[in-house]
Amino acid sequence: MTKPLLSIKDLSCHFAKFCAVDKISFELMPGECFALLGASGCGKTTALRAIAGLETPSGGSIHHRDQTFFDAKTNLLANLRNTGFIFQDYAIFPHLSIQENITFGIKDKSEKKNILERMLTLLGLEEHAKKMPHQVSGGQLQRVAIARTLAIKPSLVLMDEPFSNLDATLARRLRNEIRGIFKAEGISSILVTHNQEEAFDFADRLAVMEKGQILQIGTPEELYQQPHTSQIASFFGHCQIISGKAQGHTATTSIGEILLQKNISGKCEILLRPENLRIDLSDESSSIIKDIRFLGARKELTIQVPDTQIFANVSSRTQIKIGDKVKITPIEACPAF
Ligand SMILES: Nc1ncnc2c1ncn2[C@@H]1O[C@H](COP(=O)(O)OP(=O)(O)OP(=O)(O)O)[C@@H](O)[C@H]1O
Repeated sequence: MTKPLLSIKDLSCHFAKFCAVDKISFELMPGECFALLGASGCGKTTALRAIAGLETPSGGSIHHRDQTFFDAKTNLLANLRNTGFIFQDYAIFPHLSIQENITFGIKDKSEKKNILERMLTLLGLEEHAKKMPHQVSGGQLQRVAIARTLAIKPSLVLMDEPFSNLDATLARRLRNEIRGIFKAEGISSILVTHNQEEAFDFADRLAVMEKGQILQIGTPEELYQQPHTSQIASFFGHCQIISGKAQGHTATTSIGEILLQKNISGKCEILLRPENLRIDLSDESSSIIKDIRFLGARKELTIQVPDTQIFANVSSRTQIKIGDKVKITPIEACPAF
């Protein structure tokens, strides 16, 4: 079995009495792209800084392969952790040229020329090598920051909101390029972000954080399809909840019987994702179309059901009009809490 590259166990960080990171645990596999996702202030940057050695944890442990980064007895210096860090503000030295920035951390001077050439090619920076930082764009500066990080051959790269200063199209392109490079080079990475789409796009697995704690870890698909709580569901896509009474794998609700992912009993909340709903015209139903938005490939319907309003998607070819009565049937079993 492959051993994890990084093992984090019960990691905590305090600022005086305030607990910013509260006993988080996760493992990172070699070559894995991982993300810490959560709202501002949930502790993701502090966790990342603790892994890098820039913040001293108050408890727990961090192991990197057979090396201890941190535990009750050890606190390895940041520069001995073979870890690259990419910040939101690039942290480029303004007085050094692009190529000097890229080669800054390379210890073996005989390797400098080869690594520089490789990095310039890998990140498409060949024509900018001799320029100064103020002579290139924000996207190019971020590439320089990435090249400088990769030049020291880290086994792990930590990134704190590295794309948030770039426009959406450039951010997506750079994100995909970086992911491609990490995968090709076998580099493990942790991306800190508050942007769900970014986390889904980049990460093989991600951890959802709130108030210093990890609420759930999983692949993007697992977190979207099988969130453990309605709070986690609300991080991802459209989250609409109806109440029901469950018995086993079925719940009775205002729109009829609904199949549930898990076996529960009693009062429950059921998550209905718009794309998981089949909509059929039905005169006997008490669910009524209130609004229709044409969005090209699909139409988004607003449906009034007895206890709330629900959004559902249908193909834009579906013939349907405001006031129609419809039956709503989940296509697959629904998460319930
Ligand atoms: N040096 C510090 N001293 C005191 N409190 C701090 C310090 N650094 C962070 N905090 C607090 O710890 C909590 C977590 O901060 P952190 O920066 O890790 O959150 P975050 O999830 O990365 O947020 P953001 O996305 O806004 O950067 C916040 O409440 C913050 O105010």
